[in-house]
This record gives sequence, structure tokens and C-alpha cells, in this order.
Amino acid sequence: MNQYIPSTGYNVFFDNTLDELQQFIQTNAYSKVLLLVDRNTSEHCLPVLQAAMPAFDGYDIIEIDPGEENKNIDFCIGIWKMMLDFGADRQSLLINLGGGVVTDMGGFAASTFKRGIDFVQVPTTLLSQVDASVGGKTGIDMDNVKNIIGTFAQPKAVFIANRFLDTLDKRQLVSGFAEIIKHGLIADKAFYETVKGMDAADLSLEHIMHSVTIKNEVVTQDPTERGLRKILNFGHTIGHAIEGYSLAHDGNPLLHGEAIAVGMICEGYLAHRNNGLSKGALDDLIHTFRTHFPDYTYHPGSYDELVALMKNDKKNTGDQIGFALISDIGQCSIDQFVDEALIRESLDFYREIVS
Ligand SMILES: NC(=O)c1ccc[n+]([C@@H]2O[C@H](COP(=O)([O-])OP(=O)(O)OC[C@H]3O[C@@H](n4cnc5c(N)ncnc54)[C@H](O)[C@@H]3O)[C@@H](O)[C@H]2O)c1
Ligand SMILES: O=C(O)C(=O)C[C@@H](O)[C@H](O)[C@H](O)COP(=O)(O)O
Ligand SMILES: [Zn+2]
Repeated sequence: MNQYIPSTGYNVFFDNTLDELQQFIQTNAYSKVLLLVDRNTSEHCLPVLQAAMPAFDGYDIIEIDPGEENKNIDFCIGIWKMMLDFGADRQSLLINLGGGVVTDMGGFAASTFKRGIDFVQVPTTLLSQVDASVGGKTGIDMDNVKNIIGTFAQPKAVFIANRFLDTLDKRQLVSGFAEIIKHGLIADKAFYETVKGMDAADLSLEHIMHSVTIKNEVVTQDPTERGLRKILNFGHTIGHAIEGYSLAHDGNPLLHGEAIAVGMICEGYLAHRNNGLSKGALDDLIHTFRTHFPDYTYHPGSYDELVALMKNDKKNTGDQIGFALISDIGQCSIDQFVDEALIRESLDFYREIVS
């Protein structure tokens, strides 16, 4: 079942996806079509796309190095330069074929090139299919602060083909599972109960669709995150700080989903202390994340740096650090401001449970 997003005016395709993409390109008279890939999606996904769209070969390819460490202004400049070299004009289309790094940075590059050209998302990781490709948040990182430069820019369409997941490794698949679990935790208890004990490899297209539906219902009501949309950020105030810290210090840094899994445990603790989350629900959340995700080790010596990263969170007001905190499984409150001492306590809490 394809989904139409009324507030933002685009379709998310789940059926005959690559036929739909071919048709989309044929019916829109773009002057030029550019395709953004990273090295891995060039190897694993581009041949699938090319085989499924035999009538379409007139595109220029921009290839970037994979990984979060490359979601930055230098790579973005590289994309803009290639667009110029290929002669892209305002009537051009950029197809972003990849995970969240490609869809976030490609969306950002497109939304700013010549003040904005059309782009479509063809997400190839579980994480980008259930979350990053929909909703119109685009951006890049700077100084290990996540997504600190970016735009709200909606794609012209999103094309979700779960056959791309066949070549994705298990660690990446599980990373995407974190956002699916988050969608249940913030808005749909029954969905959380259904997925929490599943193996990520057994998630079906229906689970992906349901996750997208939850996100779309939120984004439709608040596309530019004035209020309600902040619930999609549960786990991210601390999770993004952990992710940025890990990128800066770890040889094998945490993936986004792994970091926000840690963030959701810490923020679950804050929710228990400040927002009425029961001890039973907190224990359940902890059990769920520790079943699927490896424990992460950090030391109290990292707290100052972690808190400094949190001070850049986009939900903050003045010097108050902002959170979206659940109050029950399936219910989430926005604009929760928490004292630094309690934030540090939540970091202790996580360290103690994994020690
Ligand atoms: N805009 C949003 O709403 C939103 C939501 C959630 C996450 N994000 C962002 O998404 C990013 C994480 O996305 P991600 O987890 O997709 O990471 P990613 O884009 O880095 O992809 C993960 C890895 O898988 C490889 N890969 C991609 N598709 C593949 C395939 N089909 N087969 C084999 N390898 C493949 C990539 O090359 C990369 O090495 C983060 O930057 C995060 O901040 C954005
Ligand atoms: O779409 C949203 O809104 C989200 O918050 C989804 C998050 O999973 C995602 O990681 C997003 O990129 C975070 O955005 P940010 O505004 O905290 O940078
Ligand atoms: Zn996220």
C-alpha cells in the first residue's frame, strides 16, 4: 500500500517501487537526472536499480565515501561541485540512493543547490527506510554535533524497496531496529509489544510500513518541528551526544541506532524520575534494548564533553537542555527540561546497569 502524505504533498511507495520510480522520472520532464550513491550502494544497490529500470540510463552518478564521518561540509561541497560539473540546473532531479547519510546529505545538497532542486529518496538501509528518508529533515554534522546544519525540505517522493536490505549486514539492520522500537515507544504500545522480541532479520515490509505510518502521522501534523514532532527525538538528546562522542573517540564508532538505544535507556531513566514512567515500563525498555544492542562503555571523565554536546541540541531553550520523554509505553511528552545533575545521574545509571 502506497502512502500519500497530505501536508507535504508526496507519495511513499512500497509496491512496485522501482517501476514507480521509472514512471516518476518519465512523467516529470527533468532537464537532468543525477544519482547520489556511496561506495557500498554503488556496488550493491545501483545494479539492482539499473536492472529494474531498463528504460532509464541517462543519469550522472556522484559517488561519495560511506559512513557518518563523511556527512560533513567537505563532502557536501564535493557534491555541489559535481552538480556544477554535470551542468545541473534548477529543473534537475537528484536521486539519493543509500542509507541515512546519503538521504540526509543528498537532501541537504539538493535543497540548497541553486536555492533548491527536486530530490527523491531511495533508502537502502532499514534505518533510512523506516525513518531517515521520510519527513524532510536533511542535514550534515559539524564538530561531532549531529545534524547541526540542515534544512526542512521535503522530497518529491520516497521509494522503499526492501529487497535492498538483502545485502545489508546484521549490525546495520539492528541499528535501524532502534528507530522502529522508538516509534512504538513514543506512539504505539501494541506495535512496541509486537516488535520488541523479534529478530531484526524477521522484520517484514509490513513492519517497515507501520513504522513509516507512525512517523508520517506525526510529521503531517508538525512538519517543521514546532511541537509534536519533537516526540520523534526521544532518546536523541543523549543519544546524539553519545554518537558524536563515539565518532570523536572510538576506533569503531557507534552507529546512529546503537547510540540512540543507549540514549533511550538514559532518557528512560529521566522519564522514570521526572515524567511518571513506571519502574516496570523502564525495566521492560532496558531489557528490550539490552537484548538487541551491545552495551557501550564510557567513563565519568567523558561527562563534561557529553553535556557540552547536549548543549547544542536543537530542542534546547536558552541554557536548558530539552528532551522528549515518554510517560508510558506509547505516550511521549515534549519540552521536558532536565537539570544537568539529573542528566549526569542518568549517565551513571546506564554505566551501572551495564557494569
Ligand atoms: N533525516 C532523518 O529524519 C533521520 C532519521 C534517522 C536517522 N538519520 C540519520 O541517518 C544516518 C544513519 O543512516 P544509516 O543507518 O542508513 O547509515 P548509512 O547511510 O551510513 O548506511 C550504513 C552503511 O550501510 C551501507 N549500505 C547502505 N545500503 C546498503 C545496502 N543495501 N547493502 C549494503 N550496504 C549498504 C552504507 O554504505 C553504510 O556503510 C545518521 O546520519 C542519522 O543521523 C536521519
Ligand atoms: O524526523 C525527526 O523529526 C526525528 O527526530 C527522527 C530522528 O530519528 C532522526 O535521527 C533525526 O535526524 C534527528 O533530528 P535532529 O533534529 O535531532 O537532528
Ligand atoms: Zn534517529
